[in-house]
Amino acid sequence: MTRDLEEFRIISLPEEAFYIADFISEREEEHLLQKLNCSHFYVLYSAWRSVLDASAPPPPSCITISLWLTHPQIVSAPLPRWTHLSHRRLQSWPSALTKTNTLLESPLPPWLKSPIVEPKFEELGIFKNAPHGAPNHVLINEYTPGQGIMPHEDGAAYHPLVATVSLGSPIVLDLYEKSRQDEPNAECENPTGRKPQFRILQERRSLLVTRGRLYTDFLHGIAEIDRDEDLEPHSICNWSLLRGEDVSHKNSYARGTRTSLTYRDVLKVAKMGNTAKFLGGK
Ligand SMILES: O=C(O)CCC(=O)C(=O)O
Ligand SMILES: [Fe+2]
Repeated sequence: MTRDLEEFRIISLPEEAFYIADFISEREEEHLLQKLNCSHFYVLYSAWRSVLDASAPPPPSCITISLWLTHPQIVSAPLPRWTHLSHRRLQSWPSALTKTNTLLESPLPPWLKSPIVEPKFEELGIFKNAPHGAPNHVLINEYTPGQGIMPHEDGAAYHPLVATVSLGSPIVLDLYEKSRQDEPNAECENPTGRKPQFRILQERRSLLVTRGRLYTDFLHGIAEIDRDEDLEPHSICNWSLLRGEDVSHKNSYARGTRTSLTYRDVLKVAKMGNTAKFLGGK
């Protein structure tokens, strides 16, 4: 079945943003949260691929099991997958970009692809006009109450499109127009001293797609607070598209731990054979 992204457009925003409540099911959310905190087997799989070649099949489970028996420290070692930043934790899949904003070609792990990319993004044609026709990179952020991310732009490393799946708890994303950056504003609400121009409430299990001018001409950020307040139709621009459970009859909620999966298309991709060049070699 193909669905039309147009029905989910946030009409009060400049081009372009779309919001889909209940994009994934409760079971899918639970599975993703569990995978995020237990990725041992994918590390084995990646190691297997790089030792052999990129087209090698994943290791048969008997090899994984025998490795577990002979080298339990490798299989069950805690993985350095989360990078701890001062105001959030971060995972980069399949890896972080190089200093030249290049992605070393490697597939996304199956649990990040299915069912989000295949079939859900495909049905909506979300990445159909992106250079690689599909996301090739996912940044995963985790925020506990009181944590956030300073207003920023995602920059030229990516095609100007981000598709964000939210897990765990709702959170408000603030948008600021870059060209109005120097305007004085008496009502300072964040460290940059500006009040957001638009606020998008992202419920758990929802999808938010931002692209085009909204990507290039706006900064986005999440305030470092433990309650999101002033939740009303006039202040939340995707109000009519919300599922509403977290905000109905309330003007605020206490934040819980919220995780975002941000799917992107990195423009520069290095094939494995050229890896040395992109890592800084001649
Ligand atoms: O968590 C979010 O929704 C935003 C994350 C973000 O802006 C980023 O990773 O660049
Ligand atoms: Fe961002």
